[in-house]
Amino acid sequence: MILRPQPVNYTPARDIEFLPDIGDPVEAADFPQTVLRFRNDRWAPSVGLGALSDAQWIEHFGRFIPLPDTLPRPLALRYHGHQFRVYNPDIGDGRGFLFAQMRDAAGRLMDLGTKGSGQTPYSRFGDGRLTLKGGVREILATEMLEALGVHTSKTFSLIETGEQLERGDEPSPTRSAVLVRLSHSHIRIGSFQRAAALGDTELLIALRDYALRRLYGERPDDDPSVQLLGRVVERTADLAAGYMIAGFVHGVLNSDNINVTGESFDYGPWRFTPLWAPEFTAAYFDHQGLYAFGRQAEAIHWDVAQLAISLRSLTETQGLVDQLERFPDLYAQAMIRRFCWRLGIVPPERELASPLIEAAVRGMIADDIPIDRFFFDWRGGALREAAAAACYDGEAWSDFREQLGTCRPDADVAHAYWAQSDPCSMYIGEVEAIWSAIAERDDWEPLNAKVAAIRAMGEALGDPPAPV
Ligand SMILES: Nc1ncnc2c1ncn2[C@@H]1O[C@H](COP(=O)(O)OP(=O)(O)OP(=O)(O)O)[C@@H](O)[C@H]1O
Repeated sequence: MILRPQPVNYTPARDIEFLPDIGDPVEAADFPQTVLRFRNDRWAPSVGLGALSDAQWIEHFGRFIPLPDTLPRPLALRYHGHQFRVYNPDIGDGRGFLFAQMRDAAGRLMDLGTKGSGQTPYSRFGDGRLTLKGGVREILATEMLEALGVHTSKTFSLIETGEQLERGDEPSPTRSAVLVRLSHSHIRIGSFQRAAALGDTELLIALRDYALRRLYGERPDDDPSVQLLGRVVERTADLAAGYMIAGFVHGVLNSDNINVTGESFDYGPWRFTPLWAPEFTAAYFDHQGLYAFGRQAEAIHWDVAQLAISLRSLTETQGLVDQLERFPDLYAQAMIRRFCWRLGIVPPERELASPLIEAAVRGMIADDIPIDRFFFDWRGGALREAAAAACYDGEAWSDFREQLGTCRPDADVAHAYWAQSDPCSMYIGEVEAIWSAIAERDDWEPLNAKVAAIRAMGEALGDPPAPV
């Protein structure tokens, strides 16, 4: 897993063509305008695209002129999926497509996929477009999650496209944009569900082997379906823990939004919860709280079970069940690893780590301490600001202090970020303020300043722990 961008020469690929029946060739919309709003110069060199001029960038990521030697035409990918636990066979890339594939420094296959690039055979009643606000929100979510050590797709490009869109959840008409994301594959659990629902064994096997060989870089063993499920269980358990320790609520953990590489993507109604509130829900339409903060591991595990069900025709059920049953324990391990990483301590033995986390959570809940504040104040395993001590004098905190006393620090707190008075956070009020500056004054400075502040926090935190 690559956690920091490393420059490479441009190495195009088109491995997706090995998958039969995976997508439909489509055309991008012809937009009335293309104004470059964001280019990810941190990640562009990692796929050999850092040297593009802005004009070339717009040709490729606003006009979709193919990149040399990669896919000759965009492909709208086919998939099904459970949405809020209801099976939907009518989805697929309805406002996006796979645009290009290339290799990164580790030789991994990387995809450039779009959002808001026009209608496709899967648009149903949709206009195939993305709002500019939706694009700005996706920049903020991906930058923040990356800095907090979550394995996420990167927002590669955002180009404003000059159309007026009507949306029920934004004051309309609202501005339009096309986004390009850099991601380690776009194969979703829903891609497997579609193959299984169609009874297409050839496609199912091709998908499984593509995922193992080209995404995980592994040779299929004597039970490749179990092998793949095991990898997905490992990566998604880490993903679920990553969301919790970041205080992130994805909002729409449908099975078509779970990448088989375990890389987080699709940032719609997401929010960061200020407090450790298990019932905190991001999507206004999630009336039952199915994807609430504290239910995300359960939701992702359920989605992975749908992958197991999709693979059932290829192997014995018991091997798949055995892999699924590993999820809770892997999740618990990942919670420890990630909690200690963000706190800046060496993970202690599990018997010590679990009560430490429980005490911290009890304390945060009892005293309404924001998650970001807690990690910021205790970075390195000791309270860094004497002034903050009063916030941490409840009963849970005495347990926490006692357990923490046995832990070893593992953090460099020399970075200027740690001298700030407040942590970098991403709560809804600030997200709306950043958008208002753009909507009301076309002022992009608050967005750019926030991205810089987030990246500084990422630098200060350093590399996150790798999954198992
Ligand atoms: N404006 C739209 N026009 C056409 N299809 C849409 C539109 N908005 C959503 N869809 C489709 O509805 C389904 C669910 O949407 P969802 O918001 O989960 O995906 P998305 O954000 O469009 O894409 P991705 O999952 O790649 O991030 C997908 O098939 C998506 O393509």
